[in-house]
Amino acid sequence: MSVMDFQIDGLVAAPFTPMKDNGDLNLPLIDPYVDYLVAQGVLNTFVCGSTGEGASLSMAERKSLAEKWVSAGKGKLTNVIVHVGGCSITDSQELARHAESIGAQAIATLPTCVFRPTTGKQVAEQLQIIGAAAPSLPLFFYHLPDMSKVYIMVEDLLDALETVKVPTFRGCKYTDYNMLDYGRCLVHSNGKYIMMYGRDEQGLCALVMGATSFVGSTFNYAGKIYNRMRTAYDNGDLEAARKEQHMSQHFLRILSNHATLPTVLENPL
Ligand SMILES: CC(=O)N[C@@H]([C@@H](O)[C@H](O)[C@H](O)CO)[C@@H](O)CC(=O)C(=O)O
Repeated sequence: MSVMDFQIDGLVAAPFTPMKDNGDLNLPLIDPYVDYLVAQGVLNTFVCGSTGEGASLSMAERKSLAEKWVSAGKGKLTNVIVHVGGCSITDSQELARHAESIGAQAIATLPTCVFRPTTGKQVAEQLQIIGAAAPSLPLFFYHLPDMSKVYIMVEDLLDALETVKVPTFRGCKYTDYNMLDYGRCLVHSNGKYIMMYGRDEQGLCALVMGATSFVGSTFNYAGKIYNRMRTAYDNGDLEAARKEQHMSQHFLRILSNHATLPTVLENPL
């Protein structure tokens, strides 16, 4: 299958990383975790992202986690996307190679942190190097300016990709509130790229603009709400869709009154 054949539709959970009290990974919990997601109609995962605290894990832990999600998801999940980003491009290449070797369906990367790219072209150059390490895997750019502090317009990245060639580039995971840039990306890519939307509390806005896939932390336990929202929207029942989005906003508001992310997002589990 060519990279451009990769498709994804619907919800992608950004799973928490189960740990024991001493901080070791608790991998066996991932088996029931997969079933819990599937029961909510969530058939895709985005592993080692920000919710999964990938950036705080060692290389060995990230690899074990990716392996476990791929094996536990076999025959149950449609796609396991492995996030490989961090501070070191060399480490990202290694994680990309590893993801490819274990049979993950796709990879994604944040821009490097600490020493950050500042332009779309620089991000494209990083993607080129990381993507080349896993030539058979679709690659997504993880846009999370609140945490990465890389405040590019993703449309500038799409522009840059016309000259900086990244053959495996398949799209973005867009976790920001900037619907102008998000909308521009949809128009710019004209269906060529997949623009997974990542702010659960305004997924309906993205849906209206044309999003078809969504990555979120709250899909871990509230997948049914978002699936109902999507169905209502697809059926033309905007009022019902709005009701579901308002419900998700309501509980996020309650959660955010109590602690910081991702701790608070994990608590409902
Ligand atoms: C920073 C963060 O946690 N963003 C979440 C959202 O689901 C977010 O928690 C939610 O929209 C509440 O703000 C996802 O986009 C994160 C995600 O996909 C990931 O963990 O990689």
